[in-house]
Amino acid sequence: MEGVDHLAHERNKSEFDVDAMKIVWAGSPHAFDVSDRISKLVASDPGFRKDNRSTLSRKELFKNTLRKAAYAWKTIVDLRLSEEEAAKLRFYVDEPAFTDLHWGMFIPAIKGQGTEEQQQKWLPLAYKMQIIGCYAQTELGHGSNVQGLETTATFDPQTDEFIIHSPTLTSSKWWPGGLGKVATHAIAYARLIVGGREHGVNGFIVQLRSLEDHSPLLGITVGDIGMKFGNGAYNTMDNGVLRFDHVRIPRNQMLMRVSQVTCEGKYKQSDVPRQLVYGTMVYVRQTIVADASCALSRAVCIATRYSAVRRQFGSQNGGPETQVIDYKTQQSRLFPLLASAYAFRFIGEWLKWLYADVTQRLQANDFSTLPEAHACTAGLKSLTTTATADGIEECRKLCGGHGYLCSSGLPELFAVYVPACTYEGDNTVLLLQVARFLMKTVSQLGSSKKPVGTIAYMTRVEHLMQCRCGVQRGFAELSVDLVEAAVAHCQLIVVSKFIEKLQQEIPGKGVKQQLEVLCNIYALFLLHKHQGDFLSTGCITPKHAALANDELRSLYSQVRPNAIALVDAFNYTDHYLGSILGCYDGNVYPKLYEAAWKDPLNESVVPDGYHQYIRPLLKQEIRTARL
Ligand SMILES: CCCCCCCCCCC/C=C/C(=O)SCCNC(=O)CCNC(=O)[C@H](O)C(C)(C)COP(=O)(O)OP(=O)(O)OC[C@H]1O[C@@H](n2cnc3c(N)ncnc32)[C@H](O)[C@@H]1OP(=O)(O)O
Ligand SMILES: Cc1cc2nc3c(=O)[nH]c(=O)nc-3n(C[C@H](O)[C@H](O)[C@H](O)COP(=O)(O)OP(=O)(O)OC[C@H]3O[C@@H](n4cnc5c(N)ncnc54)[C@H](O)[C@@H]3O)c2cc1C
Repeated sequence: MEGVDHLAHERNKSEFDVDAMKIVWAGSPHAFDVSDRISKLVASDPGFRKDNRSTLSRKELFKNTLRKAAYAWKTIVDLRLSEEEAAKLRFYVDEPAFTDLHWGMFIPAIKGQGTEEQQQKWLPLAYKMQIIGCYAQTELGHGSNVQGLETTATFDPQTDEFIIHSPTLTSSKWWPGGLGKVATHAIAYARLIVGGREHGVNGFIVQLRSLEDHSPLLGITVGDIGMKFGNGAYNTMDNGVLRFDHVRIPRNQMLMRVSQVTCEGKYKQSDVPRQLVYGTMVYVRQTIVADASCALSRAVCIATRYSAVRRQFGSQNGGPETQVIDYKTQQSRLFPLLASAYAFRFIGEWLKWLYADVTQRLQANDFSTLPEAHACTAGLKSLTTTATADGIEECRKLCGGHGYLCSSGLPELFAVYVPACTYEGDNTVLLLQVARFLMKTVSQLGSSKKPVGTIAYMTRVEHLMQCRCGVQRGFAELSVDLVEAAVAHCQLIVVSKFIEKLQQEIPGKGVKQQLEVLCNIYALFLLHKHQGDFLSTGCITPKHAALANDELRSLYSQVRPNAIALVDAFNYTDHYLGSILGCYDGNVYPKLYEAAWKDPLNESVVPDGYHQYIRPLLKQEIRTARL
């Protein structure tokens, strides 16, 4: 029945202060207030409805996204929302759109790689959305290998301009979000050529479309790259293709914080690492880690609530069947994902601090922690997105057949989320960067340069370097093992930061105790999953492995009465969850049944096509002798 909380009995079992946990999850009382207020604003405004997406064609879907983006901007302006509130509103609108790249990459690129003068010119236009930008780095032929990009930017000292050109088909820009139909400007990454000499890949601000009629400018060929995975999903985004035919831009539109070209045609490299050109990618990778905790927590919320509602088998003397959340196998699949959602939340908080710290150091020309920041953002982006994509799929399976319905919210969440394992750096390529960082650290052991921060533990492997054991084979030959070592390194960081979080003051009855249980589940689940490595390296004995397994089962029993409260703490509205299986009141079956009849296919009891195809089939005269 509507209005009845079918999960009240579960909520009454909670052993901790859920409101206090909501503050922990949000990060602070202020963050909770903003999040709570904006999520309810979006949920209550019919202009942001999203339950009709699966019935729209690509063009209708895209136009609807443009409408929503414009409506969101009008809401932001009319309500005079702060930057923080505006970001939260775009988050709860929950639809990939060109605005993600405008705010999430185009603006950060200008802030991170532009000079003060360039920031003063371009940022006010971007903040007022008088220009709409995208981040055009990837090409048809190259994405991972940035140094392999083919687009050229040739300096013409006669006119004090750069000539941006796509020399080959494979140099066509391909994938940039917002590029296909909306962006008026791009940060285009191209090989800088000055006086016939190449100076690596740099960023250039290029106008793509007229600000009068939105038509592509001379020399610009631009369009959408076509349908992507899933039906709705990421097809709300116009990932684009772009070719330059000798497009001329003023010299001052090369982002010049890292490298400069003077009007005389002199190339100058600032005394900053060339890799600062990659700074935007580092920034987005750390936001992607925070996004992972959001996506995984959404899936876990749906699967946990539905696991408490769903009953299957186990009826005694005509009594109710067993809640599937009480099966140990369901708990062993679900609760490690619940623990991971919290673990990723806290590692995301730490990574945001690390990124802010390295940014502050860079402003003081202190580059000492840049390698660690690169390794951490790359590795943790890889680890959390892989675990989250796999976790969303596991949550779908935890919901049985109904998990496969669009109305469960899980297929769409999976389809929108999985490219996170690829964009902003293919996850394997990024782990190889971590492996390179670890090997460089090992090679420096024994020198005066002592490992600190997240690699401080590596002093303990120093003896390996001294005995020079093992055959020195190439990095490439050992890359599979090195990638595994990189994952282990990142997992150690996640566990360490979860433990550090627990050493902080955490208010609220029973809140810290619940987080300790989740931290132990996260760590012991890893130990159980990789016990082969721990046993073969002598880190643990078989007895330890058995104890860990026993403790895991005990920890699952401790989580069980608190599971619904732990997902309530995410404070997601039913609108944001977009899931009948995950609705707050647990009133699943009536909602599933009602939703079915809203499908366009049920607009008529006799399907369109019956008379053309089915009736002739049924009424066929000729039947085979066997029938
Ligand atoms: C409202 C906010 C909403 C935000 C929402 C955003 C939503 C996102 C939606 C999705 C958008 C997607 C966008 C994209 O995908 S943009 C394109 C992303 N592309 C990539 O990530 C490319 C990956 N490839 C690379 O990064 C580089 O090619 C790679 C690092 C793999 C190799 O680079 P390179 O060949 O130049 O370098 P080397 O490997 O030779 O290393 C040389 C040294 O440089 C160090 N290094 C490398 N990268 C960095 C870095 N980023 N920062 C610092 N240092 C770096 C590397 O460690 C080497 O150092 P050593 O010589 O000391 O070993
Ligand atoms: C939804 C989506 C949105 C995107 N948005 C943008 C955007 O806004 N702007 C933008 O510029 N780009 C964007 N991209 C492009 C994205 O950044 C690239 O696709 C990504 O960096 C991966 O590069 P790639 O496609 O070249 O993969 P590849 O490198 O071709 O990967 C193919 C395979 O090769 C392997 N591989 C590659 N190199 C190595 C190596 N050295 N050693 C071992 N294995 C290797 C990879 O692990 C992978 O298994 C987007 C992509 C997607 C899917």
